[in-house]
Parts: sequence; C-alpha cells; structure tokens
Amino acid sequence: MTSLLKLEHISMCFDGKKSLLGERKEVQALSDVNLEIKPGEIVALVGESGCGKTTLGKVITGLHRPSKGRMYFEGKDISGMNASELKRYRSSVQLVQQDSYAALNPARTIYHSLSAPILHHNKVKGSKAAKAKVRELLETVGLAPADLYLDKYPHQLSGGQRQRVLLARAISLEPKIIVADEPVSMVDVSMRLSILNLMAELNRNMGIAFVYITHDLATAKYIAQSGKMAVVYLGRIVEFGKVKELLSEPKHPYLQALLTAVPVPDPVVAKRLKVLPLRSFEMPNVEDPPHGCGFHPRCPYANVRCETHLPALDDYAGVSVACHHVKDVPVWSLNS
Ligand SMILES: Nc1ncnc2c1ncn2[C@@H]1O[C@H](COP(=O)(O)OP(=O)(O)OP(=O)(O)O)[C@@H](O)[C@H]1O
Repeated sequence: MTSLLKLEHISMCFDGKKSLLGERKEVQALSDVNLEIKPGEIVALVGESGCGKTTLGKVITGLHRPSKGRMYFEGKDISGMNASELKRYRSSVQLVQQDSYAALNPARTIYHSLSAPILHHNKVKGSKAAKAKVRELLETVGLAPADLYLDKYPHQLSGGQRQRVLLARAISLEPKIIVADEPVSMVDVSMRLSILNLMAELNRNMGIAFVYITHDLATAKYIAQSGKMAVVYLGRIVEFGKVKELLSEPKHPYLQALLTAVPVPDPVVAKRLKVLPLRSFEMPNVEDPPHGCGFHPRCPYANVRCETHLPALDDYAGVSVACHHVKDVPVWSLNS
C-alpha cells in the first residue's frame, strides 16, 4: 500500500531561552525522524513530556516547517506543492488539540465554529446547507439531538463535549489524517473511553488515519491496538513497530522502563514484574543533550559505545529499534 504521509530525515530546531550570560542555545526538538503513515492506519506517538511529540504533530499538520528533511503527502513532496495542492494537503491533515477550550473561539457558538470552515472550503453553499451539514457532523460525533448544541458557546459544554466538537470540526473537511494530540488528557476520566471509541469509529467507518499523541501507554494500546507505535525519546524514534509486538515484548530499555512504570492492578502480576533499575530518573537537558545514545545516562545496560555512538534505528525481530544492545538486553514481557 502506498503511503499517505511519509517523513524522511525530519529535524526541527528551535531557539532556546537566553541564559543569564545572554547566550542562546538551540533546542533540537526532533532529529532525523523517519515515519510512514498508510491510509486508514493508526499510529501512536508515545514518550515523556518534552520529547518532541507535539512538535512532530505540528510538522505533520504543516504548522511547523521542519528545519531539515522532506515530507511527502500522497507521494508528493510538500515543499514543491503549488497553492491548490497545499490547500488540499492542509485540509486533508487535521489537528485535534489537547485543550479544547483554547481551540474553540469562546465568543462563537458551536454552529458558527463548525460552519465557518465548511463554508470557507466550499464544502457546502449557503446557510441552509451549512446548518444541515453542521447538524449531521454533530450527530456523527455523538452530540445528538444536534439542535441542543448549535447555539451553545464552548463554556456551556463539558470537556468531553468540546472534544467531540473539535472532532466534528476536524472531520468536516473530509480529512485523510487526524493528528490527535493528547485528546483525552484534559477530559474527565469517565469520558475518556467514549472519546477514544469515537476516534476508533471515525477510523473504522470513514477510513481516517490517526496519529495519536500521548504519554499514556494504556490509551495508546487501546486506540491503536491493531496499529503501530513510535516511541519517541529526546526527539528521536527509538522503537517502532506494531503496538501488540512493542507492548508484549518491548526491546528498547526506554520502552521497558516506561512499561514497568505503568501500575498493574493485579498485585500477583505486579510482584512478578521486574522493574528496570534506571541509573537516573531525570530527562537530560534538551539544550545540552548527551552524546551517543540519548538514553545512555539512564540506561542500566549502557557502556562506552553508547556514550560515544548514536545507535541507528535498525530492524530487529520484526520491529525497528535504536539500541546497541538490542541482542543482549534481556527479553522483558508482561507474561514473564
Ligand atoms: N516554539 C518553540 N520554541 C522553542 N522551543 C520549543 C518550541 N516548541 C517546543 N519547544 C521545545 O521542544 C521540545 C519538545 O517539545 P514538544 O512540545 O514537542 O514535546 P512534547 O513531547 O509534546 O511534550 P508535552 O507532552 O509536554 O507537550 C521541548 O524542549 C520544548 O521546550
């Protein structure tokens, strides 16, 4: 299957904060990221805060122009697109953000927020057709009867309802990919599952591919159960493959550490699990990242080679892993 979106050697550098001495260091938010998203696929991007997930999401949606690398949408290099191709790419790749309150204009009704993009992109003509379309969109995302919501303002809805409105706005432009950046982290816990189920439904029924950004492995496992996962550490993908394989037998010590940090409800299973003895719990400073493998200051398996040589993301046992010790790291399994 041809790729819908392909990222080749993407790097993103920001200017860091000024130090007391007036120096400004660079923040390498993404380094040499390669990623392919196929039509209808769900890819979860997981990693700790500050590892570059949001930056990657913004690069994918065209909100950030990468400092290096190329990105292809349906085989075409985005940097060489003409205005109409760029317009099509932008409406085909939609972003749903974490903070639904900030993402909606507080002074606009739900009808206004949803009708503006479809009218602007000529998806419908005239206010009668726009109203019918907005009703249909609201019902698709489970806000029914739609008439109850049309004249409401964002503050009159719950976090879960606002997140549904954002999903309605995203699908209104008939996208091929939705980048959902921590879409449930600000939603009440009791509502999270229903939002994840809604995204799974949109994926199944409309064939929309999802890039699901999260620091929460449990929700990544739930939404992308038959999809793929990219584990991001200090701006690099350190493990990539099918979710089932990554979570049942993680290869990279970082993913092993993330999994051992997830509380297991069954105390018998929890007792059996070996906790990876990390050398440090601190994330390295992004303005002064370690040489060699970025994980080596925390990794219990690190040796001199890890301190000096950056490991490549190579195929190993059906997944891609960036670790010099992939063959020697003990197999870690939830069933072990
Ligand atoms: N516009 C910017 N200017 C300067 N630095 C930035 C900018 N955006 C992001 N960064 C830095 O890039 C790094 C990656 O940030 P990013 O928001 O992508 O991480 P993240 O994994 O999404 O974290 P979180 O889960 O906390 O949102 C961080 O060190 C951040 O401070």
